[in-house]
Amino acid sequence: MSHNRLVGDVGGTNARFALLDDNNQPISSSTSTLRTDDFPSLAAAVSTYLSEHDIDRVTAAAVAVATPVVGDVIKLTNNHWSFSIEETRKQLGIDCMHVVNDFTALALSVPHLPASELIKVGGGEEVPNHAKAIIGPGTGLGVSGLIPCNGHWTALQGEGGHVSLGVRTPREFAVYELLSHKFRHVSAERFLSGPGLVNIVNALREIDGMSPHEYSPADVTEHGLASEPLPEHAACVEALDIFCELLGSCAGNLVLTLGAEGGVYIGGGVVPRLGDFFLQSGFREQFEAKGRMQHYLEKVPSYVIKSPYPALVGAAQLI
Ligand SMILES: Nc1ncnc2c1ncn2[C@@H]1O[C@H](COP(=O)(O)OP(=O)(O)OP(=O)(O)O)[C@@H](O)[C@H]1O
Repeated sequence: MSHNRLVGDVGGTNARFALLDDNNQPISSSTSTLRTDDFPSLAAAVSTYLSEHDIDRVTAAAVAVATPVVGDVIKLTNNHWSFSIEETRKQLGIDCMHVVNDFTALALSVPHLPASELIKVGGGEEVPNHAKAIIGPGTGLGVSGLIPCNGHWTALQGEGGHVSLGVRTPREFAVYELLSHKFRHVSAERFLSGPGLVNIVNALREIDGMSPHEYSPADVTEHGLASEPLPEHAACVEALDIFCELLGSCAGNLVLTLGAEGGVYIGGGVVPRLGDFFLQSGFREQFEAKGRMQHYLEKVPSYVIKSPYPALVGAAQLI
């Protein structure tokens, strides 16, 4: 078994690495998660990872990054890392190094994920060899699409988390209006991400005459998912409802835009943490609620990805 190819997934907070086996699968015992804050650069984190695994060097690497990939210089959106792909490749002595957007890698993983790692939400059946939509709230909102092309899949590389969002109810409009005073552009990500949950809660509290509260995204889910939520945390429950419904609406928009009759796949760190709440939420109803196109969306299946490291599986498709 050769252990000389590396895959990575660099997010806002964590960098995950693994080595590939001969079948191009990440070796689970080789998977490590390092905190980006603990390292000055990608090269430093990779060097530490390799020395911890007693590896001198790898010949090939594919790294997924939570930022647009344009040209040679990569600047991570939600942490301090900035690097030249070519300099990093030379520094680490790698023959061939690929860097892609993390949701492009996630999209490439979708055909390789076992059914046991997908949770179906609502009805619909996948039409084989049709486009698939990928969306996922994490530190930001990642979006991609997987397009069939001459017997292969092509993954889109876009910035769909920054599109505008369609709000629907009076409460959503009120939250949107408050956020529009704070942000120049109230993108989908301002609602549909971990920090987005906090934006929604604090806007709801302000609308209801309450002071802001120092919630983290994890606090919002903890209070919102409590079996008997306390009245002072009522905004957390409402924020989770709004979050799920807007995610449904946004996912429906993406499916309509891509013609994604192959289904929509929900990744990122937030939704899997909502558990059954998400399955019972208004996600699916708002996903389908597209007027004359409801019949089209009813047939499109939606899945939550619960794989531990799907972007590593996707990055592996590149080498
Ligand atoms: N229990 C939780 N409920 C809701 N959100 C959470 C919870 N725990 C963490 N989060 C939020 O999830 C987001 C991280 O998601 P994800 O793991 O997809 O991010 P990433 O940017 O890809 O990678 P990284 O893990 O490096 O941040 C952060 O905003 C974090 O605050």
